[in-house]
Amino acid sequence: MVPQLQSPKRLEALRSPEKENSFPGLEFGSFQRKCAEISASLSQPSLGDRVRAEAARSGDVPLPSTSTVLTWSPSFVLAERSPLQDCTLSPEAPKQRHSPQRAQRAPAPPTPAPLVSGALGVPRAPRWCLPEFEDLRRKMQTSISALQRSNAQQAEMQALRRGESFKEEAQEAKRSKDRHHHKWCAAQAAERAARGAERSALEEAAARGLAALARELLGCRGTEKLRGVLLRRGTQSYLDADVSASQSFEDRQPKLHNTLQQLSQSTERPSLQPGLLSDMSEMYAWIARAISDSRLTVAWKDARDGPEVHERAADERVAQLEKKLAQKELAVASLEHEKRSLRSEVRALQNLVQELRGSIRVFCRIRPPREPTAGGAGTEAQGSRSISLRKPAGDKRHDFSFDRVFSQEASQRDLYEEVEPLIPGVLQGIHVCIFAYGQTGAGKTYTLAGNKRMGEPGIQDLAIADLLKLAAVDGARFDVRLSALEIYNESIQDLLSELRGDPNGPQETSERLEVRQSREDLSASWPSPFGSMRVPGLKSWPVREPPDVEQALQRIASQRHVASTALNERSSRSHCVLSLSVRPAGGSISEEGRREATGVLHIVDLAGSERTKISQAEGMQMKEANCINRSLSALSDVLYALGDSTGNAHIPFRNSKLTYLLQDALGGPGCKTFLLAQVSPDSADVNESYSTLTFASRVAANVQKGRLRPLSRGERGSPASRSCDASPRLRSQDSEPSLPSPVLRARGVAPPLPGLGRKPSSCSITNELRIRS
Ligand SMILES: Nc1ncnc2c1ncn2[C@@H]1O[C@H](COP(=O)(O)OP(=O)(O)OP(=O)(O)O)[C@@H](O)[C@H]1O
Repeated sequence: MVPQLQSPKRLEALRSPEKENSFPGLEFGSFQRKCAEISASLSQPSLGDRVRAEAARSGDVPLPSTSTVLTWSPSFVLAERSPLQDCTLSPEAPKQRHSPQRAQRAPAPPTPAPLVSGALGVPRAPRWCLPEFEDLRRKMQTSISALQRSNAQQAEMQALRRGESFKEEAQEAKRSKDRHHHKWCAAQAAERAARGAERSALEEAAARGLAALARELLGCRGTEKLRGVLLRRGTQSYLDADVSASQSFEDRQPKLHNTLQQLSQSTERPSLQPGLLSDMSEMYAWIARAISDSRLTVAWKDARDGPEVHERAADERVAQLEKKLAQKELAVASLEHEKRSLRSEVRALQNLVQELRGSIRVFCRIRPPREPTAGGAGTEAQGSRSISLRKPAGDKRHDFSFDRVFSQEASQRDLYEEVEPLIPGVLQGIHVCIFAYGQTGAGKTYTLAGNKRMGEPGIQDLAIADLLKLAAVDGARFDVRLSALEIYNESIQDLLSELRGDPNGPQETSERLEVRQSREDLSASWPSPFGSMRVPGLKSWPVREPPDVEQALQRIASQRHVASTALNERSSRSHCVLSLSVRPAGGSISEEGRREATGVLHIVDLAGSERTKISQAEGMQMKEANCINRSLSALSDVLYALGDSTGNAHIPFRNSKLTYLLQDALGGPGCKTFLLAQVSPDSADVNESYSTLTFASRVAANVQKGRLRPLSRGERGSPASRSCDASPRLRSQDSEPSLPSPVLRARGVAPPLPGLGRKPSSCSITNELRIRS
């Protein structure tokens, strides 16, 4: 029920304290007390019996037991049809009447009626009544009436209060609605303003665009109309507007096209120039017609093909390509890194192989025969490692073993394959020395220098080409220089010096040079290729490309002393030492004042040993032959002394210019020596071949395999690290074995044990090189 709204005056009257206290009988506490009095009266047994007797007399249904009556009594007093009024019971009462004991044991109290119930009616007159109750009943009726009134007033007051709060809520809701309405209105206004501004901007842009268009088209036939429209609509300012002159009509057109399209879709009312915009589409259509009629020639462009779109697409493409490029560069860098590490690993393994092979290796090569062999005498290859020599009938066969034997069919490339693995080591500072030894005419020059006329390259051509290639592959971080000298009749001459005299006539001999043993001159632009030995005045040519080398080799060939003998048409009459030095670019000197590692490749073409009787040498040639034989003999003395088992032998380096100059290269620390014994298969040369093979096999068999040891910093940069009287081998015994490379360490290759080299085992790895006793 919706409470009736009361006037504030009425509400106030209801709230007043006098009104609340104007019903003294209505106090709930006193009402309860009255009920307690009735209960007390009923609890008297005599009274209960009287009630029952009275009820029986009047013919009413007998009342329940006294205890039940007592339990029920407070409710009965207030019930609408109380037994005190008409003795009717609640629905549960008859059941209890038939089993009074059960009711006594567990009386089920009826649902109590509300103490203050709106359903309380005026009590009817009872058919029977005890006189003691009459007064009480009257009082109670008065109380109930007062209570009912009070109840009604309280209900009214509650309704009034509720109505009041409803009213406040309604007012608050109204206020809130008003607030929201204001906000909503403001938002609507702002949106309208934004749309209007957008529209104005579009109109402004369209007007400017059209004005610019008109300005460009002025002078064209029929554009007066357009201009007229613009002027009529008050857009003179647009005609005079500062429209960028750099913007061509073709650039502006797509923008204008878009603007007009947006304007046509806009639902806002035109604001800027009323009437102008309605003409815009007409004007635009007019322009389009003018163009389609070829009255105007304008290259219309679709907005999608606009320059911005192209530019954006191009930017995106560039960004994509740049990203791809960066990824590729990253991949290349990692591959480069991998390549470098693999290359260094390969080098380390190659070094290991060479170390295990020994620091001096002896090969033998048989040149093709000059004439068909007769009687089985002469030399013959027996497999790849041995050679046999048969002297004329009656003498026994001699067999010799070498690291490798090349038969007369072997090619230059076959020979080079044995040298090739050591070439990369030159870039790491290793000294490689290749000697060609043998009798005159046995093919030494042919093996080393090749045959230019036949287009046959020699070992030196192949090695130098490979070295230059490797130096370039490593990022051109190496400087390469070439020097060449000859030792002719125990005097040293520079083979790269300027030719003197008439080029077509007899040449003057170049200046004679001397060998010096001294401290390394760190101020010199290029270190000596001979280590502690230096040849002041010796020229060195920088070489980068094969043509540079070709030019240098031509000069060397033209300067070298050759003569025709009975055994060789072009017999070399001198020892030729060609040296190729390689060092890191810039030639830096380390912090310790030492020069960075310089690798050297020496190619030594020795003059051929000859028996003057057979070569029929006379005069100058006789003198040359004697000098050649003496220096070769000095070379064998040095090699034998180096292999002395006691290690105390005097090494006669000073006995010839050749050994004195090459003492660092002759199996010194960090050196790798190849001795190439050239022999002839001819029976006529059998004695010379025998002596060559004997010498070479003595070196090969008696010289213990040594380990390749890179020069330490001290040895590399130190001045005259050994005297000519001290054995470099003895010195290296005391030195610490070099640490293996990280790759070898990773592969579990242990460094050689100190002193291991002193064991006479041929397979031991050692720093020593000595002749077995
Ligand atoms: N393996 C070979 N194949 C073809 N021809 C060869 C071979 N070896 C040498 N010859 C030829 O033999 C001749 C002599 O060779 P070469 O000049 O190289 O001998 P050499 O040992 O240098 O002599 P010398 O000590 O007198 O200078 C040359 O004509 C050369 O072409």
